[in-house]
Amino acid sequence: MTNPISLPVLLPYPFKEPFDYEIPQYLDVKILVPGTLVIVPLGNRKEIGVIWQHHKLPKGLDFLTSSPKKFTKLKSILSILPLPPLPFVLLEFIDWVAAYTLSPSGSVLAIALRGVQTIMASKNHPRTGWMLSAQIPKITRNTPTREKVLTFLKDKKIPYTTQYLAKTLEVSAGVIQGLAKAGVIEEHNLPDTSLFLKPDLNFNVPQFSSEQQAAADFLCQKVIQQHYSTTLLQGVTGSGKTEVYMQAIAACVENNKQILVLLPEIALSTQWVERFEKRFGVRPALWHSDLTPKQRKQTWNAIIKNEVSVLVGARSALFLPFTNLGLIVVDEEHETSFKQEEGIIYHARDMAIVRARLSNCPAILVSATPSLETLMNAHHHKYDHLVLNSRHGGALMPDVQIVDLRITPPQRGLFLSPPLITATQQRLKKGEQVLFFLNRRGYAPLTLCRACGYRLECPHCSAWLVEHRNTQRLVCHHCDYFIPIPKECPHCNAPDSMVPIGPGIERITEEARSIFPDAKILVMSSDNLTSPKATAEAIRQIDQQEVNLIIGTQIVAKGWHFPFLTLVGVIDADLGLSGADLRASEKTLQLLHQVGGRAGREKSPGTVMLQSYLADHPVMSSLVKGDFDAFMLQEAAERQAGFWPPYGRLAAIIISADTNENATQIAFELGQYAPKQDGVIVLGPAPAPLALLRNRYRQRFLLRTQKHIAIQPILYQWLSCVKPKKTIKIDVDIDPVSFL
Ligand SMILES: Nc1ncnc2c1ncn2[C@@H]1O[C@H](COP(=O)(O)OP(=O)(O)OP(=O)(O)O)[C@@H](O)[C@H]1O
Ligand SMILES: [Zn+2]
Repeated sequence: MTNPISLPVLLPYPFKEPFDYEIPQYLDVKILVPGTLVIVPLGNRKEIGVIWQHHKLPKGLDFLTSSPKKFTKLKSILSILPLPPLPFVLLEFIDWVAAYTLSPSGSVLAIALRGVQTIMASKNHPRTGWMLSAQIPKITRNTPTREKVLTFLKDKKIPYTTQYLAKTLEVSAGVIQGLAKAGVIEEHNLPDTSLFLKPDLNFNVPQFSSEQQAAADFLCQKVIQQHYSTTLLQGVTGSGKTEVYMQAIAACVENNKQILVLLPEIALSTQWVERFEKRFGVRPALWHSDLTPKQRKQTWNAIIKNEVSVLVGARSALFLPFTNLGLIVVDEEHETSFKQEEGIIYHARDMAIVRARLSNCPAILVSATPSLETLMNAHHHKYDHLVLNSRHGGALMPDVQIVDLRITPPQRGLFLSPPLITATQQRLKKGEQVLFFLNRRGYAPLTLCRACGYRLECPHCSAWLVEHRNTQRLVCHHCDYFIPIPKECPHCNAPDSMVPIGPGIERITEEARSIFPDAKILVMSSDNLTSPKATAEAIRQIDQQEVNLIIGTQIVAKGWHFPFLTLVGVIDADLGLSGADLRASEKTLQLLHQVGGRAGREKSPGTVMLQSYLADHPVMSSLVKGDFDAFMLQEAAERQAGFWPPYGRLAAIIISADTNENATQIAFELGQYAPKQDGVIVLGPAPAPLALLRNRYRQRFLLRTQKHIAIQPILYQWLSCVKPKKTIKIDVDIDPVSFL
């Protein structure tokens, strides 16, 4: 067989297919295996690319038949990057994600190369040091300073840098250069000192309850078998799910395999890293958008060289070049923030399972309130299902009560009901902590004119402006447009007529300050916790009881463990139940269950008070009874009838354009070509609920198919019927979570 003269190279830009590049004579074709990182010319730039090889994708995703683009005049590969090739499963995964999300493979590759690009940006020479030469030539001129260096290096087994020698021996760099020139000492690469230490598996092993032990054993068995499987680890809040899956991590480290743990938000990583350190004595590697370029580079490098055993990260960590993956854990799997909504629109939880399958390793999905999709997969035995029914150390589940606001409303214009105020006072008096939860930032979600009814709206989005009293602004939460709070109505000029309607957490904080003047209040929202460091500081204040009344948005609902917190007051439990979202009930139940789960996790029992005008709503009764699964089964039955997920497939098409005419025009055109076949339903086009977003006019379609029908080929066919102008964007959202 003759060697090929060219190879396909995929570039990290929105290209669907690789380009063909010539192999120059000076490169050995044998080392140019698929995955090799190369430098190639593109136009008059030099770019990093990857020697590509397409994989056969499963039925339904194999609709793209691709052949590498040929340049009329073949350009040549310039050089090879001095890094191991990307592992084969990563290439396969990239093609898979591209086909599933109908995105160009090149754009998906770009996510995977985020660590390499920084490697390129910073010139990285291996660090070197000096050792005595194997054969020391006789030197003509010896000096006391030269002697000092030689004596020091005698018998040394590792190299020492010029800087180190100069400083400790108080000699000039010139002395060392002179010795090197004379051949007495030799330059050697410094050994790689990995930043990532191996976990100490026996550092601090917890005593498991029998329920925990059984779950841990099951997971360890899965890890040892090293086949693909997915296990749902479901357990009430505070049941020790994290401790249990850490045991599976330990088994995997023992097997010398790599472990990826996905968290829904980087804010959670601080507490997670601490727990990991407590259990294993070292810190895991981290991957999220707040890493410095240097950290990013070091981590990426260490992953591909198999020097990292445990990495915890956000969504994009799925695309890291693990060469030896043995376990993927998705913690808080129900969280909608696992869905990436911009760029490549993908669900990290679902793609984690794909990655596990391709790597032939187990996956663990962890939650107290699993998503309906996951729960149904467990019920139908597609996933293994482990359940932890009791809290660790005999702690009780919190007592959940409804405060019916029709019966005990707050005072006019205020938001805290008398029962919640009384309960709060009692807890604070006992030295315990209280949490008020309201999932709304700012002071008030709407400002209107008392005189003419005019409402202040964002000029660039279909959204009201939200008052932020701390910064004296009215802000759009979609595009960050803001104006100072006006003194008079911009519409009718009535003076002092603008009134805030409804509460945000700033308003609740103001009310709490006046009702509980002695409380030490901490506010937790993305407005004041702007970095993982700020979050860590807030958590410290709670842990050390420097505060006793915490007021927060959804950021406080996550997997925190606050030992002294005994009362959770949900200011508006009905928020989230309105709206046309398919999952409105499911999401509300999960959120309130999670936030309630922060109460009473140690010795003192906890109480959750839900302020609601909908006391009879099934979500409220499920929370009171604590029968999450029963509610979800009921919800499943309702979805089954209409072929809604998980009983059918769903995809959204989102059109956005510079003008309303352009948006409606292309929507109309697409509507003409809408697929017509049995088991496929197209809803729309219709203006999106957010019909205007950042000055873009938006229209939506929703495509629903029965489960056995692959949705991607239909979409691919359909979308190729139109050729939109440059100013029009068409996004595809497979398995949409947001319907805005
Ligand atoms: N066997 C054990 N030995 C010692 N401590 C334990 C054990 N199991 C759980 N814990 C402790 O109990 C607390 C709750 O456990 P953990 O956070 O793992 O629960 P969880 O199920 O992950 O909770 P959530 O779903 O609310 O996040 C933690 O402080 C944990 O360290
Ligand atoms: Zn806006």
